[in-house]
Formats: sequence, structure tokens, C-alpha cells
Amino acid sequence: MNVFQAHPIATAVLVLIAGLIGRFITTLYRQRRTFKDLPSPPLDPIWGHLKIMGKYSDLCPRGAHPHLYGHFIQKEYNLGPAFYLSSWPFGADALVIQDPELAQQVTTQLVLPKHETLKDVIYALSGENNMLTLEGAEWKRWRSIFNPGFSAANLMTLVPGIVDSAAVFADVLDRHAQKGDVFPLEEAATKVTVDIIGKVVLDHSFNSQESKNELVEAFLSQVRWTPSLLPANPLDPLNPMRPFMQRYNKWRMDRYLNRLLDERFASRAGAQSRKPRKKTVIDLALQSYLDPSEADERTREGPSEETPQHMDPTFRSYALDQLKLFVFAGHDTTSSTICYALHLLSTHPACLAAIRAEHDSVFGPDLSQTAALIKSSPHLLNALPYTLAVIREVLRLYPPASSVRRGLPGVYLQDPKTGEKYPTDGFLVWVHALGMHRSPDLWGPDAQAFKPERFLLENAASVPKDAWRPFEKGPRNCIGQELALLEARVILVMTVRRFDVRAAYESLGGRKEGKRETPEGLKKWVEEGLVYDVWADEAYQQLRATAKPAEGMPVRVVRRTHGSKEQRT
Ligand code: HEM
Repeated sequence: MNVFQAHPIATAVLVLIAGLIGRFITTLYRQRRTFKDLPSPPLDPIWGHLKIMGKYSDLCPRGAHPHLYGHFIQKEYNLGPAFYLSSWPFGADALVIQDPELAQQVTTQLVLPKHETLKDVIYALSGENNMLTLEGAEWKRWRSIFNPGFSAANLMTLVPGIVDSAAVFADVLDRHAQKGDVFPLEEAATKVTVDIIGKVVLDHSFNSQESKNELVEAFLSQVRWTPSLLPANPLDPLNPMRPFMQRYNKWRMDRYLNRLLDERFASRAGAQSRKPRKKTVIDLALQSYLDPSEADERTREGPSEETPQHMDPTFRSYALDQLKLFVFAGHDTTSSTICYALHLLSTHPACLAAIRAEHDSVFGPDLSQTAALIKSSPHLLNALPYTLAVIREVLRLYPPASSVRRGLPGVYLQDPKTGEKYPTDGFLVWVHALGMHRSPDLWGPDAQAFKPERFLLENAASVPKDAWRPFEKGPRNCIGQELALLEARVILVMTVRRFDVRAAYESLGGRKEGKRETPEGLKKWVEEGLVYDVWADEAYQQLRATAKPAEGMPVRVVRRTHGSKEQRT
């Protein structure tokens, strides 16, 4: 009997290990060969581009969002409008797009499907039927069911609820101003945006700004238990508690939202009169679902003869997932935008003066009238070009999200200027918004500067075509963009004349990275204005589900006693 016959289990294990090693080596060889003729930084035969990404992770401050690495790597290796990065075996290999025309091919002409990595994140937060990751006819159907509720015209009818939530946010700031304390602005901004989603989608007050709310608590816990979208920490997904906590949080969220859906359905079925009432996103979605031919009909009020007595289970299950998606997609991105807007205005006094002057001229100097004025004349919000330009410029410099798509066999992108072709098969195609938004080639030598004026109508010609894409473009663009721009306007109008808001990063004495000087590796480009000086920016973007202000943006708020008449609501 030879040694293999004597130890059959050990032999089988050895064969298995040898097979796995053989497979790993073959895949590694094939993988590295794929990159041979592709534009990319130098490829290490073992580590791929992981070392290069590691280098930039070290060159950036703590927890910096990986979209910064792409920005710096392009400069370091003088890469063109698109390049490839290998994170294998820890993450997907990526084709990084930093050019508006190529980006348009991805999202508008070819409309590549969403990438699987997105599913890992979004399924945990909102379930498998969520609109962000659905594809094909199923996506089209649910997008069209939910579109009417997010239309600009419908949102205008919901402005009073948005104003009420914004007024509570202003009161929260006022309380902090009275205390004179330092607090995380991101938390306050998150709560107001969650409250606004509740109002707009369900006509429900989560009231999370004033008290603890079960759904919001479960949701925020779910965000904490969700592995990162980008490979910042490859060990994240291995935490053994993760599946249990995710299941528990999902159960809590579904229970809460099911209750609300039942209430909303009952109030719809029980409505006696045909007198107009405001239509939330869920009302209009249910209307579209039950009668698609009337999807855009805003005049139909009250139940028809055929109003069903029980909510259709298909609608319920898809609606539940969309509701969770709206809470996620609607709060995270908009809250960062509000934080950065208040921060950038405070560090750019001329812009702050200009936005305050615009608000005075539209709403008058008596701040106590602002809320009532917006409620009675919501269209005044459309007369704020400078405020809108501020929000657009904030989203240019600090885009909170971007799109990741799945490449397909035989599908290439083609640079119209050079004719160069970029294969997409097997790659995560990353439309790198930050890279485009901060490119001096596209925006000029002042690309890193905060200049809202560039988005005023008279300067429209100097805005590079398709280079501003915080909400992405094409059919899969953001369904909530009108809402985000609307609520940001309301919140700015209700706060910038009442308060001075100042970042208070100095209060975080223990901030780990300590020194804030730009490292040598980045200095050369920073000095030429080619890249963003992330080290000089204390509020740089960190990766937490999306790109969020560092350390939750600690701030101090001071009441303004001069200028516009002080507001007492
Ligand atoms: C400043 C605020 C916001 C930004 C920057 C933003 C950004 C984006 C981006 C870049 C996408 C495309 C993602 C992809 O291609 O995978 C997207 C999609 C989406 N967003 Fe937003 N968003 C914002 C606010 C909102 C709000 C307020 C809501 C809803 C309440 C919302 C709901 C959605 C949904 C449902 C999708 C998926 C649409 C589809 O695939 O059909 N977003 N958003």
C-alpha cells in the first residue's frame, strides 16, 4: 500500500489545495495578460495595482473616499480620458472614465447595466426589488410608476411639508447657537433630509430631528453594517455579526414601513370626497400601478368605484424596497450637499453675501415671514438663480455618488477624438464624476475653486458639455434630483440669513492624521492647480456608504443679529 492509499483524506486535501493553487496561478496569469495592452499605471505581476492604490490611500488623509485615488493616479501616470485599474483578487477590475463623451456612451448611448458590487450594498439597505439595481423591463416599469411623484410639478405641491422640516432644522441650529457648542452638522442634516423623505414619499412625519425614530434608528444601523462599496477594507464583509444584524434591521424597517403603507392605503380607500388633496410619491405610485393609463393624471382625486380593499402584494413588496431605497438614496447624498454648501459659503464671504442678498430680494428682509412666504408661493423658489448655482457648484466639487456599470462582451467605448477603443467586458465601468468635476482640462485653471458664478445663465457657455454629472445622465439618472435641488434651496433660504455656520475641526484635538500639510507626492500638482488639495481641506470626503464630510463636519453656529431682521419662528 503506497502512502496515498494509506492516507486517502490527506491525499484528497492535497490534491484539492494543488488544484486551487493551480487555478489561482492560471487566473492570475490570464488576468495580468488582459492588462498587457490596456492604458493603465504599471502593473505589478503579483499585486496588480493594489500597491499603487495603497500608496494613494497612504497619501490621502484618514478614510478618504477612494474616488480621490483615481483623480491622483491619472495625474501621476499621465493617463488619458479612460484607464484601467486592477484590484483583483480583492475587488473588481475597473475601467475608470474621466471624460464626458465616454461617460455619455456608458450611461446614455449603450446604457450599460449596473455592476454586481452595487447589489451587495443596496440589497442590504433596501432589498432585491429596488429600482437602483433592477434592470430591463422590470426597472422600466417601476421607474415609470414612481416617476410622477418626483416630478417638479408634484414636488411643488409638497413644499409646505418640506418647509416644516426645514424650520425644525433651523430650530435645531438655533438651539446649538444658544448653547454655543460644537456639534456634527452631518447628523443634523441627515435627520432633516430623512424627515423630508417621510413627508414627500408618505406624508408621514418621522420627526427624527426632535426624537428617536424606530425606522431611522434601524436604517442608520443597517448603513453601519453594510460593507463598503469600494475596496477600502477587504475584511469588512467578514464580520460574523453582519448577517444577523442586517436581517434584524431589515425586519424592523419592513415592520415600520408596512404599517405606514397600510395607513396610507386605508386613508386612500377611505377618502370620501373628490376634493383635491396633496399627492405623495406613494399615492401617485399606487395610482400608476392600479391604472397605468392615468399615470400622469393629476386631477383624478379620491377612490374610483373599483378601488381595491387590500393592497396588492406585488405592489407592497416592490413599494417596500423603493421606500427603503428612497430613505437611503435621499438622505445620504442630500445631507452632505447641505453640509458642504453651508461650509463653503462660510469660507467664501463674497458668495455668502451674494446668496443672502438674493434671499433678501426675493423674500424681503423680515426673516419671520420666510416660511409662510415659501408655503404660500412655492414658485418663489424658482427665482433663486444664485442659490441654485451655489448648490450646483457644491455638487461639482463634492459629488457624493457616482455610477458603476458592468462591461459587456464585445462592447467597446470609443474616444471620438483619437478613435482609441476601450474594451468593457469583465470590467467594472466607473463613471468617475469627481475626476471630471475637478479637471482643469474641462473647467479651466480655476477648476479647484468654489465659484458658483460659473453656473449662472450668463456663463452657461463656459460650462463644459456633459461634464457636470452629480446625478448621472441618461435613463438611469437620479429620480430624486428635483427633490434634492428643491430641499437644498428651502434649507438654505431658511438658514443662511439667520446663522453663521463655521466648521470647528480644531475641536477634534485627537484627529489622527495630525498634520494638515500636503505631502510631497501631491504638492507638485496642487501648486499647478491640477488636482484637489485634499490635505488643505479639513472637510475632505470620507467613504461612509457614499462620500461624506470628514468626521461628520463638526461646526459652531452663531445667530446673526445684524443685516436681515432676525427671525423668530
Ligand atoms: C444631492 C443629492 C443626490 C445625489 C448627488 C444623487 C446621485 C445619484 C446618482 C449619481 C445616481 C445614479 C446611480 C447609479 O447610476 O448607480 C442616483 C440614482 C438614484 N437616486 Fe439619487 N441622488 C441624490 C438625491 C436623491 C434623492 C433625494 C432621492 C429620492 C428620494 C434619490 C433616489 C435615487 C434613486 C431611486 C436612484 C436610482 C434611479 C434608477 O436607477 O432609475 N436620490 N442618484
